[in-house]
Amino acid sequence: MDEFDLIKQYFRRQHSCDGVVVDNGDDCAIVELAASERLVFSIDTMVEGRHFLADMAPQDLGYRALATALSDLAAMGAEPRYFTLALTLPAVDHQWLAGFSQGLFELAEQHDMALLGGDTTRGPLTITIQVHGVITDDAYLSRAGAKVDDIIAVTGSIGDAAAGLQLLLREQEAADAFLLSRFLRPTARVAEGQALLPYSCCGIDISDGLLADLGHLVAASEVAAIVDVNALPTSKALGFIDDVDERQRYQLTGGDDYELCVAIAPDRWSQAKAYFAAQGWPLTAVGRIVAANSQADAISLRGSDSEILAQQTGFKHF
Ligand SMILES: Nc1ncnc2c1ncn2[C@@H]1O[C@H](COP(=O)(O)OP(=O)(O)O)[C@@H](O)[C@H]1O
Ligand SMILES: Cc1ncc(C[n+]2csc(CCOP(=O)(O)OP(=O)(O)O)c2C)c(N)n1
Ligand SMILES: [Mg+2]
Repeated sequence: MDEFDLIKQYFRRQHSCDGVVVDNGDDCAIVELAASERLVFSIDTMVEGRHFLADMAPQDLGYRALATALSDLAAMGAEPRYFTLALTLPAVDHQWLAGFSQGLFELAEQHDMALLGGDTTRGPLTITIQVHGVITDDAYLSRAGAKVDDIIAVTGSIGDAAAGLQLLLREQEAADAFLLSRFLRPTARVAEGQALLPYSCCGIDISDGLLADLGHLVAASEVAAIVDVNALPTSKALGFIDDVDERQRYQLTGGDDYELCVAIAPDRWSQAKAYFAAQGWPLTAVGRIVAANSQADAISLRGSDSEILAQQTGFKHF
């Protein structure tokens, strides 16, 4: 099977996405946008051994690759539309390709996203996905725009994925299924990101860890933050970890959660909280934005006596 047959068999799918002028299969894809729409796009790569373990099930890998890329659209409050896929494979393995494309399209269909193109090459397993979405007019969340006194809020729970990865690395037999699934199949908070638009203009997704990603948000907003470690949203499964330092390390520096962290003005907070509660979506206040002070850390922690935590940032490639 050559690469063109491979693409046809696994990656060319019927879709019902509106606005596609030229679909997958030409030199480029072309899509139409309405006058009020703005294109929002972002690209992310996943490399074996660095983002995922070599024995990861291909279904989970396909799902996870799209979820982590999609999370950046969620973090802007954008509506997902299309994606492209650059796949580097060591060999043609039909079982692997069937599983990978199944997981990939399972998530794509949940969000009505169409795969409009890509690239297929031979080499060490590497998955790159570019996602395209839209915002209407100028409603979006950016890393800049947090103001002093804003409440810092986090969706879902954090620390689960890092704990899940540790379980995989330790190859524990009776590993907690919830923690594993938080690492293997993260949820991009797409609906939550869009729902936050009336209440916030400032947010980021937590890929590298709360301290690191909130650090990007406060730097872009030219402010600082205080985080209450005891307020961090903690799943029941993570709560079973007795070692408080270990748990807090996962929550503050672990990464891989793909929850959203947003800044919300105090006078909008109760409305935002009520809206999320009505949807059954957790949204937890974890701290406050304060003025930047060149003498102090950009993020200070309350409720933790562990100094190591404050010094550790999130995941860094270099
Ligand atoms: N090789 C690159 N060339 C140009 N811009 C890049 C490159 N790598 C990262 N960026 C940009 O730098 C910023 C930070 O990247 P990253 O940490 O990967 O963001 P995210 O966590 O949202 O994926 C983003 O705006 C991204 O588009
Ligand atoms: C095998 C393995 N080891 C370690 C990690 C932890 N890890 C790797 S990359 C990463 C951060 C997210 O990846 P990055 O490429 O920085 O994504 P971006 O910030 O661009 O969204 C984390 C927490 C992992 N996911 N898998
Ligand atoms: Mg990135």
